[in-house]
Amino acid sequence: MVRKLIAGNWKMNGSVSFASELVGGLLTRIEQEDVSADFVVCPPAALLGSVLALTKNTKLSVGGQDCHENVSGAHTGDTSAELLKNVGCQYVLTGHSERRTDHGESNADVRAKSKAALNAGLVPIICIGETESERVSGNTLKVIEEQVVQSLPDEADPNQIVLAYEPVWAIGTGKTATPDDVAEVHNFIRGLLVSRFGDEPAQKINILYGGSVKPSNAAELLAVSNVDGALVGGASLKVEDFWAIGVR
Ligand SMILES: O=C(CO)COP(=O)(O)O
Repeated sequence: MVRKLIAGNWKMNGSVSFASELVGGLLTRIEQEDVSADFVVCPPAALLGSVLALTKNTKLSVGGQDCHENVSGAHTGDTSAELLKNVGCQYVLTGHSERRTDHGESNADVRAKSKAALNAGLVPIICIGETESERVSGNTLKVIEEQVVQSLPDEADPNQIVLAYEPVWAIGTGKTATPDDVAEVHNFIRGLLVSRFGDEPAQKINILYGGSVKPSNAAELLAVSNVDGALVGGASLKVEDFWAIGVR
């Protein structure tokens, strides 16, 4: 079993003062407790500088929320994986369902971005998950298989990738998948990874669950087999809640 990873996706939230308060609160706790999970925060791009300055030489890691597939160039408004690495990030989210929806990102785009992340020395947290209609029509595992097969780049190294299963209908809705549903999909994803990388390497890959994770349901979800952490949205914006999800 791998060490659990608790990632906070701030999405388009926060400010300089918010970042300083939240990160300050997390650092105080990380320094005082013997923590059995790794924590990472993914602030919006404009706050990366502030957060990276606060987390320098600490145990709190930082990730971007997206990266461009190219190293540099004429791509106004985008950020390359190389630059994220250069400023001090260790992770980057790729293929979050909000990027897939808001920016029309396909599995091929996610694959290219994840490849760029790996080339830059970042760990891509590759997000996958079915929509409500895909679940209702019984296509969950088919969609997950397509996303895993098509979003993972050929150069994916099992020591350097994280997967995050986020059912789209559970994001920001307060609805969570049942432990049985989560177990079914996480076991299925592990099976796909075993076929691709072999048993031992595949066991090293953290598979996170995301979608309305909060302190009241975290223990149950994190106890499910093959759930190696959480990708947290709303509850990652409150120090006590984010901390309580990862530390028990
Ligand atoms: O999208 C998510 C994390 O990436 C989940 O968001 P919520 O925890 O707010 O449902």
